[in-house]
Amino acid sequence: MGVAVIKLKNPPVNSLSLEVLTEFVISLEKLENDKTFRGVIVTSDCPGIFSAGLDLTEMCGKSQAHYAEYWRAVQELWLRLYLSNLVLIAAINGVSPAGGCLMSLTCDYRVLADNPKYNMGLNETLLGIVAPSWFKDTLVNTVGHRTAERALQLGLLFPPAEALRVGMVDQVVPEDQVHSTALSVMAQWLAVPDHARQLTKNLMRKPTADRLVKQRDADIQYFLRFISRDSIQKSLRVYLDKLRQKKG
Ligand SMILES: CCCCCCCCC/C=C/C(=O)SCCNC(=O)CCNC(=O)[C@H](O)C(C)(C)COP(=O)(O)OP(=O)(O)OC[C@H]1O[C@@H](n2cnc3c(N)ncnc32)[C@H](O)[C@@H]1OP(=O)(O)O
Repeated sequence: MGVAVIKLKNPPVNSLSLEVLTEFVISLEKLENDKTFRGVIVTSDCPGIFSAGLDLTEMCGKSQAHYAEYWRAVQELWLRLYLSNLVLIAAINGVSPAGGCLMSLTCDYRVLADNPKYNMGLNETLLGIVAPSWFKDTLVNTVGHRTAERALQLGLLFPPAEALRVGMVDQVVPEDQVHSTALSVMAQWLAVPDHARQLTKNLMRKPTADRLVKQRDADIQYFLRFISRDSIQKSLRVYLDKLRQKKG
């Protein structure tokens, strides 16, 4: 039925490096242009991890030019996913903090594996950073203002039952049924004529996307100022060190 599967594979944690972002955009563009495909299932090839989110090493100790390039790539992937003409279904087979959660929120439907370790949410504040306005908008559009307000300020990561309760995901199923469920949901979405569904999706999402499109450069400048601050760089270094020491 013209369904592709994009399996993220950037071990160990599927962080969204500049390379991953760029390749993801290229793959999506190819699928958008290939009329044999009408839907995509987005999932992970890393056991237990959907995606650890943005690659913290891309935002730490690098040049201004690098930060700008990285942020433009983050914007680009979000815009492509959020406004995709394809039906996108996230088959979330692992933990998905921050950018990992955001990626799933850009999809049309989310199926999450029922494993208490598979937390998801926008936990930026716990890293001492701030989810940008378009991350916030994506969450608000999914779970509503009050839930988003609380989740964003507290940096909440929701286990599956909670994620389902607040509407962050649409279905929680046993781990071995995530893919088959995503496929049967896809059939339901593909039963709708493409042009009507696509125009409706656009109607729902374009105003949110336009807010970023109209101020992409300003958003990059804002990111540059924010990420270059000594205090922010320090927070990120401390957080990365904590992740690294956890193992030792
Ligand atoms: C415009 C307005 C202002 C804008 C202001 C700026 C806005 C930015 C918005 C940010 C969005 C984000 O997505 S920020 C990213 C948020 N992500 C997170 O908080 C997730 C952090 N990671 C984890 O919690 C865990 O790693 C988890 C994913 C659960 C997997 O746990 P595991 O025990 O399996 O693995 P770990 O041992 O922790 O990690 C394995 C290795 O991967 C590394 N690693 C883990 N997550 C990583 C990551 N996101 N980026 C890079 N590297 C990462 C660890 O350091 C380890 O490195 P080695 O020890 O060297 O092997």
